[in-house]
Amino acid sequence: MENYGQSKNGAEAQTVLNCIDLSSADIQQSVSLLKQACLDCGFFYVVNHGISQEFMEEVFSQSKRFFKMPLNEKMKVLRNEKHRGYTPVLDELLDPDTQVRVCLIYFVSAPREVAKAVARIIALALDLDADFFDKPEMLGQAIATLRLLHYEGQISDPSKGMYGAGAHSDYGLITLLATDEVAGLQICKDRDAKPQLWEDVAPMKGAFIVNLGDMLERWSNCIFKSTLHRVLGTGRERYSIAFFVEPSHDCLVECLPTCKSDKNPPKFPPIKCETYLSQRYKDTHADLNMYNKQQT
Ligand SMILES: O=C(O)CCC(=O)C(=O)O
Ligand SMILES: [Fe+2]
Repeated sequence: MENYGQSKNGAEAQTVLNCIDLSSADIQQSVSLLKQACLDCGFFYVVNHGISQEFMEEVFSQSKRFFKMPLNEKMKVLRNEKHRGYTPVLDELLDPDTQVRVCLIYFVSAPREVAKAVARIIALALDLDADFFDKPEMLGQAIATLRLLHYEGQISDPSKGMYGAGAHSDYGLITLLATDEVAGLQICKDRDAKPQLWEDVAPMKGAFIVNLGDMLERWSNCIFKSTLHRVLGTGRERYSIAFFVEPSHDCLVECLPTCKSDKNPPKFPPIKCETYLSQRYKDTHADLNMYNKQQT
């Protein structure tokens, strides 16, 4: 992609992501597109995933209902020690009222199937058996976390450290992201570059934007990428829904057999998924006591 110079929102270019069509009969083409994306930046679109547009719109409208509730109502479902519930600032939710909850329970099981379908293509792209991640200790009993996000419409200013969501990589296996039509997501393919080059990822109606998490980067011995991303506010209110997928907590994340050789030995020791995740949560989440103190 050509560099057109720094744009107003701090992005230097628009990135073009590969698009994986889950209804395609040409599995070789899907594997090749996905592999190229995972080696390059770990971000791609997934279309024809089997979740209807109507249903996605319903989840978005329930999300809007929740965020429009007064703060004191939202604080009643404040995030608990298991990281479930409302998080002020980087809003996170579950469970505000029955209607929303019913909607979310359905939503959670549907993307889980999409994640498994994507994981089969990832396995093939890593020269593993297609069902490698289907094992019970892996995605057979996947842990799925849904995060409803609301950006209130401020304009970000990276030069002042103001963002919708600051630069981060996701730490699980994969993330499925549904967004409304408002732009804002950016990726940085080389986190060590100085200066960093941020590229816009365009929203795509009906698609999930899928990205690989740090756990998969570690599992693949850094062959597949977990890429830094952030959200910049453009002045327009924005809603998105992130669905984070992790293997069962007993799963041992150990360099994949096809990702190591004498010349390229494992870069990390094996680690239990649970140990890895709890460390990452601790590193990246504010202490809950902070909110409790503010409430009293
Ligand atoms: O809202 C978005 O577009 C991205 C959200 C995100 O990256 C996250 O929640 O990890
Ligand atoms: Fe993220």
